[in-house]
Amino acid sequence: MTHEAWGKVRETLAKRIGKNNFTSWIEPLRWAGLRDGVARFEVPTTFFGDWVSRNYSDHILGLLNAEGHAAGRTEFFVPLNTPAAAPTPEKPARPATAKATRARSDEDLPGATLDARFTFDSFVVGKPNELAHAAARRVAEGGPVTFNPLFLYGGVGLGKTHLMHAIAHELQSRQPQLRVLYLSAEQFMYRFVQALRDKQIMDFKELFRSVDVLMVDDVQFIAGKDSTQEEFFHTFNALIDQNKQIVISADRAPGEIKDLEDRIKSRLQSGLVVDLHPTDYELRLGILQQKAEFYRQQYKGLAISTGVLEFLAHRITTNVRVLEGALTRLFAFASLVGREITLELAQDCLADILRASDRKLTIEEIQRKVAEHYNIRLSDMIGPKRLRNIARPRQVAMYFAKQLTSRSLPEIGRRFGGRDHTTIMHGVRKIEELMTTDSQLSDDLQLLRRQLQS
Ligand SMILES: Nc1ncnc2c1ncn2[C@@H]1O[C@H](COP(=O)(O)OP(=O)(O)OP(=O)(O)O)[C@@H](O)[C@H]1O
Repeated sequence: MTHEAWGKVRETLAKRIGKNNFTSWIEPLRWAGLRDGVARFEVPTTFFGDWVSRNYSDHILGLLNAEGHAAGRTEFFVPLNTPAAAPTPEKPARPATAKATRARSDEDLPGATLDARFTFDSFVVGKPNELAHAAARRVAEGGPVTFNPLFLYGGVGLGKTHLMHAIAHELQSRQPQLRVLYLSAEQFMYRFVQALRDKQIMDFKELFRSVDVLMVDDVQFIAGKDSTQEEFFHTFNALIDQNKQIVISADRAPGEIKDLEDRIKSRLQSGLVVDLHPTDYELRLGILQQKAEFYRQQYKGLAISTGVLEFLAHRITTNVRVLEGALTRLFAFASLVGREITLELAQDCLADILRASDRKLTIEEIQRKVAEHYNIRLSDMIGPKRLRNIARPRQVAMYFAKQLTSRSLPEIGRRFGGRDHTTIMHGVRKIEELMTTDSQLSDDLQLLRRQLQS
């Protein structure tokens, strides 16, 4: 592949990821050729390469393939004789071009780049995140400050950063004069340590107190780091006193962050605390549909059926990042080998992700869920009652135990009050038979399956 082709990919990337990100991360890459499906790039530092690999590899691969260049992997390397060494712990390498969140005259704002893709438009709303989304929207309207701070928390990859960037984008487009500063708690610490070292702590304080909106991502990072916490506390108070909006995110609720000073915990709890719940099936499917549409355009019509999307939504329950990664890989792979995206291809190409996502569902969980659904007692699952309204749910639980766990029939029998394996087999067959004729049962099974697999 020639430099020109890479040039085209770069152009598309520039439009897609925004100017700041492009300047920071893509411009410094030097194209080193494509061989045996590996796209190679020279990078200034190992840190830089790792970052680009983690954040833009899929993007780059997708575009290369869409341009007709079969690339399955990227490789980033620091050329020999380049003095730029890997970052040392005292001085973490920050790309020199990482800029403020705003283009205006805020070259002095030490923020992180915003991802152009993380907007409200691209955020899919479902039950697990509707409250967080509504709160983020409210803050993004930029009206009078009603809750301060807004504290968003939730597990890995559930959309905290996405929502924070969306707030920043929205505020900047509504009120370009606002000084909006988004950065990670790690960057906050880094800046603070740097200011201490360079004896510029007054500048640091002034700078952070001069913003209109401060957004700090992954605040749990400063736990246990005493002087950074102290400084954070003062910055926080100064801004709250001036009625400036603060948005904070963390991987857990304020009260649960270990080694965080109590006074900070209580400050963080003083506004609105909302959590992003783990995704449910519907939300995962919604996200997949949205991303699939994007890829369909990227890959010029390469289609993916609803069945495959449903399969992925059922099976990949860990987090949205993994879900997205799976879809990206699937499209890149299908286009690379020139095949349609079928269920088989998905199972093949995503075997490792599917294995890792296999949640260890226990027979007890199945029994509990099924008992709840049919409103019978858990003890009836293992008891001797033969009444239809007890026996049928018990068979449903046996069916799921066989379908959704790797337990053998005798093992399942033992968990159902020491029943024989032939009884289990009979139960499973009965349900398989009935589900084709009894639509109520078939609906029940569908609903239960979703609940058990989400
Ligand atoms: N509801 C959603 N709609 C669309 N995309 C989503 C949604 N939730 C998460 N994502 C996507 O999932 C990926 C991970 O989300 P994000 O980085 O915001 O997670 P996070 O909660 O900040 O995780 P971490 O704690 O690891 O930083 C992003 O690419 C984001 O766009």
